Amino acid sequence: MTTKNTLSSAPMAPLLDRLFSEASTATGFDFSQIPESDTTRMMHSKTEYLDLYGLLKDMWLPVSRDTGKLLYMLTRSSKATSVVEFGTSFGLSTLHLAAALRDNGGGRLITSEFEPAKVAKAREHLQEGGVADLVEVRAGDALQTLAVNLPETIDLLVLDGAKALYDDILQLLESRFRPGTLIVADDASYNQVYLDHVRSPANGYLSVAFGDDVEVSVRLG
Ligand SMILES: C[S@@+](CC[C@H](N)C(=O)[O-])C[C@H]1O[C@@H](n2cnc3c(N)ncnc32)[C@H](O)[C@@H]1O
Repeated sequence: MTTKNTLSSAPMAPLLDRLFSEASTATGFDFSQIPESDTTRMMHSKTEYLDLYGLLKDMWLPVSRDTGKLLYMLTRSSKATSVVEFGTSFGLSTLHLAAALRDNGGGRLITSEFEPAKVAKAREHLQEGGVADLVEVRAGDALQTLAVNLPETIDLLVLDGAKALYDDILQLLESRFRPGTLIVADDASYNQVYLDHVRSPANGYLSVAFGDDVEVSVRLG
């Protein structure tokens, strides 16, 4: 039997090794230059996220290697063909999702990023990974770019952009969820409103935290 595993084969596997290594040595804004209270405030603010991510524009901020594998596994096991992502950066999570779509037999991934240099790099990496045909990288603020031209149904949503907007992005997309839609939110602990929403069965979700950085939720009905 031939097993399709785009993630573990060339060109994807060596590309991911190289990119995770580059990400770990990338330098960017030194947060010790500003008081910790400013960083905390910006992480929780619904208006200062442009300033925060402007400071972080050279940082890759990728999901962990394990979270990347989890994204691949969830996309495969749910046989997702319609995936949306908030927060592309240099495209590391996107590459995992697209690899899974390829192995699912195809599909469509819409991902969103407002830093133009990151959009260009992510597109380059998707090309290099041989999955660019499956991915639409939408340039601009996700509050606008994910408000239009979306598929009827979303099988899987990844939240990894400005933490303070997780509840807004969820609200924007919620009507397109079906029973079984998965939502994976990285570092969701910065947004208690989001966590309260997905952890309340009355809102139609079952949700659980994995490790200290990932919240996985499923739409029940
Ligand atoms: C944590 S990084 C994403 C990392 C990426 N998922 C990966 O694994 O490589 C968050 C990214 O979201 C982008 N971002 C934050 N808020 C955004 C918004 N409102 N619209 C579009 N992009 C946003 C930032 O510029 C940043 O590159």
